[in-house]
Amino acid sequence: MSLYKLSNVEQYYDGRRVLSIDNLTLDENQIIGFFGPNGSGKSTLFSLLSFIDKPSLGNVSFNGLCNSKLDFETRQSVVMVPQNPYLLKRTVYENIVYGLKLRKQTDNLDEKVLEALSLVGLDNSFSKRKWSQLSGGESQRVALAARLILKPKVLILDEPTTGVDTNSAQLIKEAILTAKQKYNTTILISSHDHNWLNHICDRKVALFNGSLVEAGGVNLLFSPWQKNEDGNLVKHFIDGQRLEIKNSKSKKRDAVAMINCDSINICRVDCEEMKDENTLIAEVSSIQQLNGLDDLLIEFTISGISFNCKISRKLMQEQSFLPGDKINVNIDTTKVCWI
Ligand SMILES: Nc1ncnc2c1ncn2[C@@H]1O[C@H](COP(=O)(O)OP(=O)(O)OP(=O)(O)O)[C@@H](O)[C@H]1O
Repeated sequence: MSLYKLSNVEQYYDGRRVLSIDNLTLDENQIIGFFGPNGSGKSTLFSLLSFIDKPSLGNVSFNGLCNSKLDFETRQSVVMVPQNPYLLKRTVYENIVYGLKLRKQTDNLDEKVLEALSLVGLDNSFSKRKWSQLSGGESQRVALAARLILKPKVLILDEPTTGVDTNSAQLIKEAILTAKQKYNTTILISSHDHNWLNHICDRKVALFNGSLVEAGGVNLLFSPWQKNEDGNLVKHFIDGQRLEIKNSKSKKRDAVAMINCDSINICRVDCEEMKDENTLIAEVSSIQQLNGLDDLLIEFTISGISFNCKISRKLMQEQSFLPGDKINVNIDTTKVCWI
Protein backbone atom coordinates (compact mmCIF):
# COMPACT_ATOMS: atom_id res chain seq x y z
CA MET A 1 0.00 0.00 0.00
CA SER A 2 1.24 3.49 -0.84
CA LEU A 3 1.83 6.02 1.91
CA TYR A 4 -0.11 8.79 0.13
CA LYS A 5 -2.83 8.43 -2.43
CA LEU A 6 -4.34 11.51 -4.05
CA SER A 7 -7.50 11.12 -6.13
CA ASN A 8 -9.18 13.88 -8.16
CA VAL A 9 -7.61 16.57 -6.00
CA GLU A 10 -8.27 20.20 -6.91
CA GLN A 11 -7.25 23.29 -5.01
CA TYR A 12 -8.77 26.73 -5.64
CA TYR A 13 -7.63 30.13 -4.40
CA ASP A 14 -10.10 32.98 -4.86
CA GLY A 15 -12.05 30.90 -7.37
CA ARG A 16 -8.91 30.14 -9.41
CA ARG A 17 -7.82 26.52 -9.79
CA VAL A 18 -4.11 26.27 -8.96
CA LEU A 19 -3.79 22.50 -8.54
CA SER A 20 -5.47 19.62 -10.35
CA ILE A 21 -4.20 16.09 -9.73
CA ASP A 22 -6.24 13.10 -10.95
CA ASN A 23 -4.03 10.49 -9.42
CA LEU A 24 -0.78 10.45 -7.47
CA THR A 25 0.67 7.79 -5.19
CA LEU A 26 3.78 8.28 -3.08
CA ASP A 27 5.57 5.31 -1.54
CA GLU A 28 7.11 5.02 1.88
CA ASN A 29 10.81 5.48 2.68
CA GLN A 30 11.63 7.21 -0.59
CA ILE A 31 13.10 10.61 -1.30
CA ILE A 32 10.77 12.20 -3.84
CA GLY A 33 11.67 15.45 -5.59
CA PHE A 34 9.09 17.88 -6.95
CA PHE A 35 10.06 20.45 -9.53
CA GLY A 36 8.37 22.91 -11.83
CA PRO A 37 8.34 26.60 -12.70
CA ASN A 38 7.40 29.30 -10.18
CA GLY A 39 3.71 29.14 -9.38
CA SER A 40 3.28 25.58 -10.68
CA GLY A 41 1.73 24.47 -7.37
CA LYS A 42 4.54 22.79 -5.42
CA SER A 43 3.92 24.66 -2.15
CA THR A 44 0.17 24.24 -2.56
CA LEU A 45 0.63 20.49 -2.97
CA PHE A 46 2.89 20.42 0.11
CA SER A 47 0.26 22.22 2.18
CA LEU A 48 -2.12 19.33 1.35
CA LEU A 49 0.45 16.59 1.96
CA SER A 50 1.34 18.11 5.33
CA PHE A 51 -2.40 18.39 6.21
CA ILE A 52 -2.07 22.16 6.78
CA ASP A 53 -4.84 22.62 4.17
CA LYS A 54 -7.64 20.39 2.95
CA PRO A 55 -8.18 20.09 -0.80
CA SER A 56 -11.11 22.09 -2.20
CA LEU A 57 -12.15 18.89 -4.00
CA GLY A 58 -10.99 15.29 -3.97
CA ASN A 59 -9.25 13.11 -1.49
CA VAL A 60 -5.79 12.86 0.06
CA SER A 61 -5.38 9.56 1.89
CA PHE A 62 -2.50 8.64 4.15
CA ASN A 63 -1.75 5.03 5.11
CA GLY A 64 -5.12 4.10 3.62
CA LEU A 65 -7.10 6.64 5.68
CA CYS A 66 -8.84 9.71 4.27
CA ASN A 67 -7.24 12.95 5.56
CA SER A 68 -10.41 13.96 7.42
CA LYS A 69 -10.14 10.76 9.49
CA LEU A 70 -6.52 11.11 10.57
CA ASP A 71 -5.86 11.39 14.29
CA PHE A 72 -3.71 14.13 15.82
CA GLU A 73 -0.72 11.83 16.36
CA THR A 74 -0.67 10.75 12.70
CA ARG A 75 -0.86 14.38 11.56
CA GLN A 76 2.03 15.22 13.88
CA SER A 77 4.15 12.49 12.27
CA VAL A 78 4.29 14.63 9.10
CA VAL A 79 6.44 17.74 9.49
CA MET A 80 7.39 20.45 7.05
CA VAL A 81 10.17 23.01 6.73
CA PRO A 82 8.53 25.83 4.76
CA GLN A 83 10.22 27.93 2.10
CA ASN A 84 11.14 30.67 4.57
CA PRO A 85 11.39 28.82 7.88
CA TYR A 86 10.45 30.78 10.94
CA LEU A 87 12.71 30.57 13.99
CA LEU A 88 11.46 31.50 17.44
CA LYS A 89 13.20 34.59 18.77
CA ARG A 90 15.03 32.43 21.27
CA THR A 91 18.18 30.32 21.38
CA VAL A 92 18.98 27.55 18.90
CA TYR A 93 18.48 25.03 21.73
CA GLU A 94 14.98 26.29 22.46
CA ASN A 95 14.12 26.26 18.78
CA ILE A 96 15.27 22.68 18.40
CA VAL A 97 13.45 21.29 21.47
CA TYR A 98 10.22 23.21 20.79
CA GLY A 99 8.47 20.39 18.89
CA LEU A 100 9.54 17.75 21.41
CA LYS A 101 8.19 19.85 24.29
CA LEU A 102 4.88 20.31 22.46
CA ARG A 103 4.72 16.55 22.15
CA LYS A 104 5.65 16.24 25.85
CA GLN A 105 8.71 14.14 25.00
CA THR A 106 11.10 15.82 27.40
CA ASP A 107 13.52 13.01 28.25
CA ASN A 108 17.24 13.31 27.32
CA LEU A 109 16.74 16.67 25.60
CA ASP A 110 20.44 17.66 25.69
CA GLU A 111 21.50 14.41 24.08
CA LYS A 112 18.82 14.69 21.40
CA VAL A 113 19.77 18.30 20.59
CA LEU A 114 23.40 17.25 20.20
CA GLU A 115 22.41 14.47 17.79
CA ALA A 116 20.10 16.77 15.76
CA LEU A 117 22.77 19.48 15.52
CA SER A 118 25.41 17.02 14.42
CA LEU A 119 23.04 15.65 11.75
CA VAL A 120 23.01 19.08 10.10
CA GLY A 121 26.74 19.65 10.56
CA LEU A 122 26.56 22.10 13.49
CA ASP A 123 28.51 21.57 16.72
CA ASN A 124 27.06 21.86 20.20
CA SER A 125 28.38 25.42 20.68
CA PHE A 126 25.50 26.54 18.42
CA SER A 127 22.88 25.49 20.95
CA LYS A 128 23.49 28.63 23.06
CA ARG A 129 23.38 31.03 20.13
CA LYS A 130 20.41 33.32 19.59
CA TRP A 131 18.30 33.05 16.42
CA SER A 132 19.73 36.43 15.38
CA GLN A 133 23.32 35.19 15.46
CA LEU A 134 22.91 32.73 12.59
CA SER A 135 23.64 33.03 8.88
CA GLY A 136 20.89 32.17 6.36
CA GLY A 137 22.36 28.71 5.73
CA GLU A 138 22.75 28.04 9.48
CA SER A 139 19.14 29.12 10.12
CA GLN A 140 17.96 26.66 7.45
CA ARG A 141 19.96 23.90 9.11
CA VAL A 142 18.61 24.77 12.59
CA ALA A 143 15.06 24.68 11.17
CA LEU A 144 15.86 21.25 9.70
CA ALA A 145 17.41 20.02 12.99
CA ALA A 146 14.22 21.11 14.80
CA ARG A 147 12.27 18.70 12.55
CA LEU A 148 14.81 15.86 12.47
CA ILE A 149 14.82 15.65 16.28
CA LEU A 150 11.16 14.52 15.99
CA LYS A 151 12.22 11.50 13.86
CA PRO A 152 9.20 12.16 11.63
CA LYS A 153 7.48 9.61 9.46
CA VAL A 154 7.37 12.19 6.65
CA LEU A 155 9.60 15.23 6.27
CA ILE A 156 8.54 17.83 3.70
CA LEU A 157 11.14 20.37 2.61
CA ASP A 158 10.00 23.31 0.49
CA GLU A 159 13.05 24.58 -1.41
CA PRO A 160 15.57 23.83 1.35
CA THR A 161 18.56 24.97 -0.70
CA THR A 162 17.30 28.38 -1.79
CA GLY A 163 19.83 31.01 -0.79
CA VAL A 164 22.26 28.59 0.87
CA ASP A 165 25.86 28.05 -0.24
CA THR A 166 27.13 24.77 -1.71
CA ASN A 167 28.55 23.64 1.64
CA SER A 168 25.19 24.08 3.42
CA ALA A 169 23.39 22.43 0.46
CA GLN A 170 25.74 19.43 0.81
CA LEU A 171 25.16 19.26 4.60
CA ILE A 172 21.39 19.43 4.10
CA LYS A 173 21.65 16.61 1.55
CA GLU A 174 23.65 14.44 3.97
CA ALA A 175 21.16 15.12 6.79
CA ILE A 176 18.27 14.07 4.53
CA LEU A 177 20.00 10.84 3.49
CA THR A 178 20.78 10.04 7.14
CA ALA A 179 17.15 10.68 8.18
CA LYS A 180 15.98 8.28 5.47
CA GLN A 181 18.41 5.57 6.60
CA LYS A 182 18.29 6.07 10.36
CA TYR A 183 14.64 6.95 10.96
CA ASN A 184 13.03 5.43 7.80
CA THR A 185 11.65 8.89 7.08
CA THR A 186 9.89 9.48 3.76
CA ILE A 187 11.16 12.76 2.35
CA LEU A 188 9.38 15.07 -0.08
CA ILE A 189 11.46 17.95 -1.43
CA SER A 190 10.87 20.76 -3.88
CA SER A 191 13.79 22.49 -5.46
CA HIS A 192 14.80 24.45 -8.54
CA ASP A 193 18.30 22.97 -8.25
CA HIS A 194 18.11 20.00 -10.60
CA ASN A 195 21.63 18.75 -10.02
CA TRP A 196 21.02 18.68 -6.28
CA LEU A 197 17.66 16.90 -6.75
CA ASN A 198 19.12 14.38 -9.20
CA HIS A 199 21.79 13.40 -6.68
CA ILE A 200 19.41 12.78 -3.82
CA CYS A 201 16.01 11.64 -5.14
CA ASP A 202 14.69 8.14 -5.73
CA ARG A 203 11.90 9.62 -7.85
CA LYS A 204 11.12 12.98 -9.42
CA VAL A 205 7.69 14.44 -10.09
CA ALA A 206 7.15 17.47 -12.32
CA LEU A 207 4.35 20.00 -11.90
CA PHE A 208 3.25 22.23 -14.71
CA ASN A 209 0.50 24.84 -14.25
CA GLY A 210 -0.88 22.88 -11.31
CA SER A 211 -0.93 19.52 -13.14
CA LEU A 212 1.38 16.56 -12.92
CA VAL A 213 3.52 15.78 -15.88
CA GLU A 214 3.81 12.02 -16.22
CA ALA A 215 7.25 10.46 -15.73
CA GLY A 216 9.30 11.02 -18.84
CA GLY A 217 6.75 13.50 -20.14
CA VAL A 218 8.87 16.58 -19.72
CA ASN A 219 12.13 17.73 -21.28
CA LEU A 220 14.67 19.86 -19.50
CA LEU A 221 17.13 21.92 -21.49
CA PHE A 222 20.01 23.16 -19.39
CA SER A 223 22.52 25.99 -19.80
CA PRO A 224 24.75 27.15 -21.42
CA TRP A 225 22.55 29.47 -23.44
CA GLN A 226 23.61 32.28 -25.70
CA LYS A 227 21.73 35.49 -26.40
CA ASN A 228 20.87 36.41 -30.00
CA GLU A 229 20.65 39.96 -31.36
CA ASP A 230 17.05 40.29 -30.06
CA GLY A 231 18.11 39.23 -26.56
CA ASN A 232 16.34 35.85 -26.77
CA LEU A 233 18.08 32.74 -25.49
CA VAL A 234 19.48 30.36 -28.09
CA LYS A 235 20.71 26.82 -27.55
CA HIS A 236 23.63 25.97 -29.84
CA PHE A 237 23.96 22.21 -30.29
CA ILE A 238 27.39 20.69 -30.90
CA ASP A 239 26.44 19.61 -34.44
CA GLY A 240 25.75 23.24 -35.40
CA GLN A 241 21.95 23.22 -35.02
CA ARG A 242 20.32 25.94 -32.96
CA LEU A 243 17.06 26.45 -31.11
CA GLU A 244 15.86 29.97 -30.36
CA ILE A 245 13.35 30.30 -27.52
CA LYS A 246 10.76 32.99 -28.22
CA ASN A 247 9.92 35.57 -25.52
CA SER A 248 12.98 34.65 -23.44
CA LYS A 249 14.62 38.10 -23.26
CA SER A 250 14.17 38.35 -19.52
CA LYS A 251 15.79 34.97 -18.84
CA LYS A 252 19.35 34.50 -17.69
CA ARG A 253 21.93 32.37 -19.46
CA ASP A 254 21.90 29.79 -16.65
CA ALA A 255 18.13 29.22 -16.86
CA VAL A 256 16.63 25.74 -17.31
CA ALA A 257 13.93 25.41 -19.95
CA MET A 258 11.11 22.95 -19.35
CA ILE A 259 9.46 21.69 -22.53
CA ASN A 260 6.35 19.57 -22.17
CA CYS A 261 6.43 16.56 -24.51
CA ASP A 262 3.07 17.70 -25.91
CA SER A 263 4.78 20.83 -27.30
CA ILE A 264 6.94 18.77 -29.68
CA ASN A 265 5.92 17.51 -33.12
CA ILE A 266 7.91 15.06 -35.18
CA CYS A 267 7.81 13.49 -38.64
CA ARG A 268 10.17 11.48 -40.84
CA VAL A 269 13.07 13.48 -42.20
CA ASP A 270 11.73 13.22 -45.75
CA CYS A 271 8.35 14.68 -44.74
CA GLU A 272 8.44 18.18 -46.21
CA GLU A 273 5.20 19.64 -44.83
CA MET A 274 6.54 20.15 -41.30
CA LYS A 275 9.81 21.68 -42.38
CA ASP A 276 10.59 25.34 -41.67
CA GLU A 277 13.59 27.39 -40.51
CA ASN A 278 13.10 26.17 -36.89
CA THR A 279 13.00 22.46 -37.72
CA LEU A 280 15.74 20.42 -36.06
CA ILE A 281 17.07 17.04 -37.15
CA ALA A 282 17.12 14.28 -34.56
CA GLU A 283 17.56 10.52 -34.28
CA VAL A 284 14.98 8.19 -32.73
CA SER A 285 16.46 6.24 -29.80
CA SER A 286 13.46 4.33 -28.45
CA ILE A 287 9.69 3.91 -28.71
CA GLN A 288 7.57 3.00 -25.69
CA GLN A 289 3.93 2.27 -25.23
CA LEU A 290 2.27 4.51 -22.65
CA ASN A 291 0.14 2.71 -20.08
CA GLY A 292 -3.55 2.72 -20.81
CA LEU A 293 -3.29 5.44 -23.43
CA ASP A 294 -3.53 5.37 -27.16
CA ASP A 295 -0.22 7.21 -27.31
CA LEU A 296 3.42 6.26 -27.71
CA LEU A 297 6.42 7.93 -26.13
CA ILE A 298 9.23 8.53 -28.61
CA GLU A 299 12.70 9.20 -27.25
CA PHE A 300 15.12 10.92 -29.60
CA THR A 301 18.41 12.78 -29.45
CA ILE A 302 19.38 16.11 -30.95
CA SER A 303 23.14 16.23 -31.15
CA GLY A 304 23.44 13.77 -28.23
CA ILE A 305 20.88 15.52 -25.98
CA SER A 306 17.85 13.33 -25.13
CA PHE A 307 14.27 14.49 -25.59
CA ASN A 308 10.92 12.81 -25.70
CA CYS A 309 7.53 13.49 -27.17
CA LYS A 310 4.18 11.78 -27.44
CA ILE A 311 2.62 10.64 -30.70
CA SER A 312 -0.67 8.97 -31.50
CA ARG A 313 -0.90 5.40 -32.75
CA LYS A 314 -2.36 6.80 -35.98
CA LEU A 315 0.75 8.92 -36.61
CA MET A 316 2.94 5.90 -35.78
CA GLN A 317 1.07 3.84 -38.39
CA GLU A 318 1.55 6.58 -40.99
CA GLN A 319 5.20 7.26 -40.25
CA SER A 320 6.37 3.89 -38.79
CA PHE A 321 9.31 5.30 -36.87
CA LEU A 322 12.10 2.92 -35.85
CA PRO A 323 15.07 3.41 -33.52
CA GLY A 324 17.93 4.92 -35.51
CA ASP A 325 15.60 6.78 -37.91
CA LYS A 326 16.31 10.43 -38.66
CA ILE A 327 13.35 12.69 -37.90
CA ASN A 328 12.32 16.34 -38.20
CA VAL A 329 11.51 17.96 -34.87
CA ASN A 330 9.47 21.11 -34.31
CA ILE A 331 9.36 22.54 -30.80
CA ASP A 332 6.67 25.07 -29.93
CA THR A 333 8.98 27.44 -28.05
CA THR A 334 6.11 29.77 -27.11
CA LYS A 335 5.07 27.07 -24.59
CA VAL A 336 8.45 26.76 -22.87
CA CYS A 337 8.43 27.26 -19.08
CA TRP A 338 11.46 28.27 -17.06
CA ILE A 339 12.71 26.80 -13.84
N1 LIG B 1 -2.80 31.81 -0.29
C1 LIG B 1 -2.92 32.00 -1.59
N2 LIG B 1 -3.91 32.81 -2.08
C2 LIG B 1 -4.08 33.00 -3.40
N3 LIG B 1 -3.28 32.44 -4.36
C3 LIG B 1 -2.28 31.65 -3.92
C4 LIG B 1 -2.04 31.41 -2.54
N4 LIG B 1 -0.96 30.60 -2.42
C5 LIG B 1 -0.53 30.34 -3.68
N5 LIG B 1 -1.32 30.98 -4.58
C6 LIG B 1 -1.21 30.90 -6.05
O1 LIG B 1 -1.25 29.52 -6.39
C7 LIG B 1 -0.36 29.23 -7.46
C8 LIG B 1 0.60 28.13 -7.03
O2 LIG B 1 1.47 28.68 -6.03
P1 LIG B 1 2.55 27.80 -5.27
O3 LIG B 1 3.15 28.66 -4.20
O4 LIG B 1 1.92 26.52 -4.87
O5 LIG B 1 3.61 27.52 -6.45
P2 LIG B 1 5.13 26.98 -6.35
O6 LIG B 1 5.25 25.96 -7.43
O7 LIG B 1 5.41 26.53 -4.96
O8 LIG B 1 5.95 28.27 -6.73
P3 LIG B 1 7.46 28.71 -6.34
O9 LIG B 1 8.39 27.85 -7.13
O10 LIG B 1 7.49 30.14 -6.80
O11 LIG B 1 7.59 28.55 -4.86
C9 LIG B 1 0.33 30.54 -7.80
O12 LIG B 1 -0.31 31.10 -8.92
C10 LIG B 1 0.11 31.41 -6.57
O13 LIG B 1 0.02 32.77 -6.93
